[in-house]
Order: sequence, then C-alpha cells, then structure tokens
Amino acid sequence: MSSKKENGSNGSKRKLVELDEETLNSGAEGFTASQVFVKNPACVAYTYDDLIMMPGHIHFGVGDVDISSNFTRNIRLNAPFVSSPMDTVTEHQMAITMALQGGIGIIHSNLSIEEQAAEVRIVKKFKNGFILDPVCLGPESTAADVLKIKRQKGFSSFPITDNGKIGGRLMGIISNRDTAFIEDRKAKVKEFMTPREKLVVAKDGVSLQEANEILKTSKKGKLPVVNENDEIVALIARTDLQKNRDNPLASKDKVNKQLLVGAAIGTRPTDRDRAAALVEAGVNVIIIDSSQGDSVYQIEMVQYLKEKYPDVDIIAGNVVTPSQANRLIQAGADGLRVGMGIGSICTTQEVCAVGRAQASAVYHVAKFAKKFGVPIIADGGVKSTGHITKALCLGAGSVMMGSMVAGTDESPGEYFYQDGVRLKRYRGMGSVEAMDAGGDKRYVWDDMTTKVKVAQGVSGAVQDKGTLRRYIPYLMQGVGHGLQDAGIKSVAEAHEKLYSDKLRFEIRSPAAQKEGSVHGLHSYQKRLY
Ligand SMILES: NC(=O)C1=CN([C@@H]2O[C@H](COP(=O)(O)OP(=O)(O)OC[C@H]3O[C@@H](n4cnc5c(N)ncnc54)[C@H](O)[C@@H]3O)[C@@H](O)[C@H]2O)C=CC1
Ligand SMILES: O=c1[nH]c(=O)c2[nH+]cn([C@@H]3O[C@H](COP(=O)(O)O)[C@@H](O)[C@H]3O)c2[nH]1
Ligand SMILES: [K+]
Repeated sequence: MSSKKENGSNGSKRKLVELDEETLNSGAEGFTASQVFVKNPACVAYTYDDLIMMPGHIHFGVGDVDISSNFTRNIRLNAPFVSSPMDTVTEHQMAITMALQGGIGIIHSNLSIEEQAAEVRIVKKFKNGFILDPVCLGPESTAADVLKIKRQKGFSSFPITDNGKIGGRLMGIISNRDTAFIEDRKAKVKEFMTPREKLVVAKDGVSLQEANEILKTSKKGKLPVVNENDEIVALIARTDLQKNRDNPLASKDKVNKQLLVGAAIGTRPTDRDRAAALVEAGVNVIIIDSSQGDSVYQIEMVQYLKEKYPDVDIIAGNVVTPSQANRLIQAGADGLRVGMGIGSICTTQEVCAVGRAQASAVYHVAKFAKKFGVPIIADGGVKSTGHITKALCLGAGSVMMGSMVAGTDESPGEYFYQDGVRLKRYRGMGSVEAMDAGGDKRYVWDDMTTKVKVAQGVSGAVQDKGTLRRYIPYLMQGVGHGLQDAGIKSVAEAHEKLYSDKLRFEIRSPAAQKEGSVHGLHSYQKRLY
C-alpha cells in the first residue's frame, strides 16, 4: 500500500521497494470496499461493527487532518456532524451549539408550524454572548414558580416583564440573592424582585465588548438589553461572557454571517405551509423526514420545494438503496439521508421487515449518489467516534446522530435521576409517546378505517454527557485520530482512496469484535476524555 512519494515526504530519502502485486492482492493488506460489499457471494450486509479498517502510513500530524466535508450540494461543514430532527434531540439550543462548533442541527417537527418557525428564528438571530430567549416571569408569578424553574432549568435569574415574556416591558430582575431568604412560597415576584429603577441596563445595539465593560464596572451578574420603549430584547450573563470563546469553525451563511440551521417537515399537504413558514424564518436546509423516502409523496414534495425555494437545500430520505436514491436525486434532492431501522431507538426492521445494515447502506448509496454530486448523510446507529470515521470512509459526507447527542445540556428536556444515574429522556419519533406528542398529525392515515398506531420506535433514556461544547471537540479529535491512523489527511482524501481501492477493510468475526472491545477485566471505568 505504501508508495514512494508518501514515504519520502517526511525527510527520509531512502528508496522504498513497493509491495508486490501478489502480497497486495493476497488479503494480507485487507480488502477493497468493492471486494467487501460488491463481490459478496454470501449476500451478507455489514454494519459498522462488522468492519475494521487497515492502518495506513502516517506522514502528518493529527492536527493536520481536515475533517470538513459536504453536507449537501451547497453546504460544507467544518465538523460533519448533524443532530437529528427528534423532539428529544434538536431544538434551538442544540442547533445553536451544533452550528457554533461547525456542525448543524435540524429542528424537529413535533411542534406547531409557528413554534417550529420560532425555533429557527432564534437560531438565525443568535448573537454570541446574547441570550435572545431568556426565561422571563411576570410580576404576579410566585416564589414557587421561581423555584420550580430554577429546579428544572438550573439557572436562577429571570427578567420580570409586564407580560411575563421576552419583548415585554422590563419591571425588574430576580436573582439568587432575591430568593435566598424567601419563606412564603406564595409571595409574589413583584414583592421581592430587584425593581427596574435599581437595574443597570444596556441599550439595544450594544456591542458585546461594551456590555462586558458595563458588567465589569457595575459588578452585576446579568445585564438586560432594552429598546427605546424599555422592552427587553436580550439578556447578557457574565458567566456566559467568561466562557464565551471565539468559534472559528462555526457554520454560517456567507451572506449575512448568521448560523446555519435546518428543519424537518413531513409529506402531508400542510407541510407545504410548514415549509413556507420555515423559509420565511430563514431556514437554510429542509429535511423531508420519512423512514422510507422513496414515495410519490416525497418525490412530489422535493419537486415542489425545489421549484418554489431554489435557494434552500432540500434533503430527502431516508433511503438505503441506489434505486430509492435515484428517484429522489432525479426529483432534485440536494442531499440524501441514509439509514433505515438501524437507529438506537428504532424498531422498524423488527416491525416492518424492511431496512439494511448501515455500513452496506452507506457504501452503496454514497457510491451511487456521488455520480450526481449529491452528498449523503449517514443517519443513525453511531455509537462511537470509530463509527463516524467508518461512515466517512465508506463515502458519507456527514453523520447524523440521535442518541450520541441526546442527554447533553443542550438537548431538550430536563435531567432526572434513576438508580442514582443522571439521565435525560430519548425517544424514537415513531414511538407511541412521540406520536402522541405530535398530535398524531402524521399517523392518522386518511385511507384507514381502523386508526391503529403502529409504533416503529421506543422511548427510553440516555446518560448525561455534559455539554456539547466539550463533547463535539472530543468527537472531532477522535475522528482526526482515526483518519490519521488510516493514513488519510482529509475526508475528501478518504473518498478518493475509497473509490481508487486504496482504503482497505476487513470483516471481523464475532470473536474479533469481542477482542476489539474491552474484555477480560473484572471491572473498569470508561472515561471518554
Ligand atoms: N430512519 C428510520 O429508520 C426511521 C425513522 N423514523 C422516524 O419516525 C418519524 C416518522 O416516520 P414515518 O413513519 O416514515 O412518517 P411518514 O409521515 O413519512 O409516513 C407515515 C405514513 O404516512 C404515509 N404518508 C405520508 N405522506 C402521505 C400523504 N401525503 N398521503 C397519504 N399518506 C401519506 C406514509 O406512506 C406512511 O405510511 C420520522 O421522524 C422518521 O425519521 C421512523 C421509522 C424508521
Ligand atoms: O425506526 C425508527 N423509529 C423511530 O421511532 C425513529 N426515530 C428516529 N429514528 C431514526 O433514528 C435516527 C437516530 O438514531 P441514533 O439514536 O442511533 O443516532 C434518527 O435520525 C432517525 O433516522 C427512528 N427510527
Ligand atoms: K434498531
């Protein structure tokens, strides 16, 4: 596998004799992807864990590895990570943090049209250091309300406005100091808040630097930003400023430098109204969200959206075969989501008997879609950085994750404890619970007489992973190490080597898979970073 050029590149001028064809083709160097997936006499499909990659030659540092890659025809990401459009995964907080780290979040559609568009708008309006959607309370709220939110959200300062919402007239602020000694849980906020006249505020339009100065001199923890009518438009927190770093990798649109965001829609007639509201809110990419994307409903939706909104990228799916991909590409899709029944919460293969092992699905669809310049998103089934590396090396442009990014500070929902472990809820969008929460909008089949809901997912919980601000850099670094070990300097090079048979793989026996994970220990601790 080694070539003279690569080996000479690090200063060593010694001449290297290349491997002879016989050794190269004997299996000693592993097998090409087409040997693994195409010449496949046993008709077996493989998933990430079945495969292992052969090491390559390292002639560069891990810091030189470029993991940027194409997410759609027109969107490139510095970190090819996408958070899934699920109601326990992506709302604005997740989408903002994903985009700040160089990835992208897709807002789920288990919301009313207005709510979903509002989520998109919050991401688009994001300004580093400014909290544009602070939780506000009204003057008539009680100490009990304050304590409840404090418990649920983990923060303890709230602007008080006349209507209890952002955009209302500022009446005061509640902070830890105001609530510390309250004994009467029925006491009204207006009785113990710090009133407006005692507050230091900033005017709308203030720069982050100016705000920082005001906070420093006033020695306050929070700075409300108000407009000319004294209505609150944002809140700045000193703790945020302290942890506020530059985000050089952030995913932004080129024109107005706002964060990129996506949103999911379905294939019902009302989803055209949903798309209109999302586009109006500034969405950059729309994902048409079905388990089986190769349907007339989806093809019509792709055609409609591409014609109506040529500037918004449309991702179709999910698909697992080239023939499915073909119809959606012909309809105009700018990206394809690949994965059926392989997600951590999915029961589709069990319930519907349809789907495909993910490594095979990614390889076959990516290879086909490449001919049309359409990137694919390997969706679901990712459990480790190694899985991400494998997906990218099998031709994926990016990886979509549900369970990996659920259970973080940025995912929707509150933490709770079970058997002493801190957890957050995570559920399939086809679970009964998610269908109920979505108001059954997609599950009441017009042409069915019996309205039986057939679940294709489960509802569960995942362990607390802390903040994505640390977790995404860990994922990036892990993928960097993987590519470096494989002797690959970029995702583009991975694809080039995949299709020129330079990347080599092997299938692991069940015993080899066991050997490849932790074994033989009485007990151990697994810390990721
Ligand atoms: N990736 C995966 O393996 C899976 C993902 N999921 C997730 O669960 C959620 C729901 O997925 P689906 O059940 O596929 O939702 P869906 O809304 O695409 O399909 C549900 C049913 O409605 C029918 N349908 C859709 N549009 C229609 C129209 N305009 N007229 C008449 N019938 C129509 C479909 O043919 C299907 O029978 C999504 O978020 C999806 O991502 C669910 C199962 C598997
Ligand atoms: O069969 C399914 N039933 C469901 O209820 C369901 N909900 C989501 N998804 C899909 O799973 C992906 C997330 O999977 P992971 O947790 O493994 O990342 C997601 O990105 C989806 O593709 C579902 N699949
Ligand atoms: K599954």
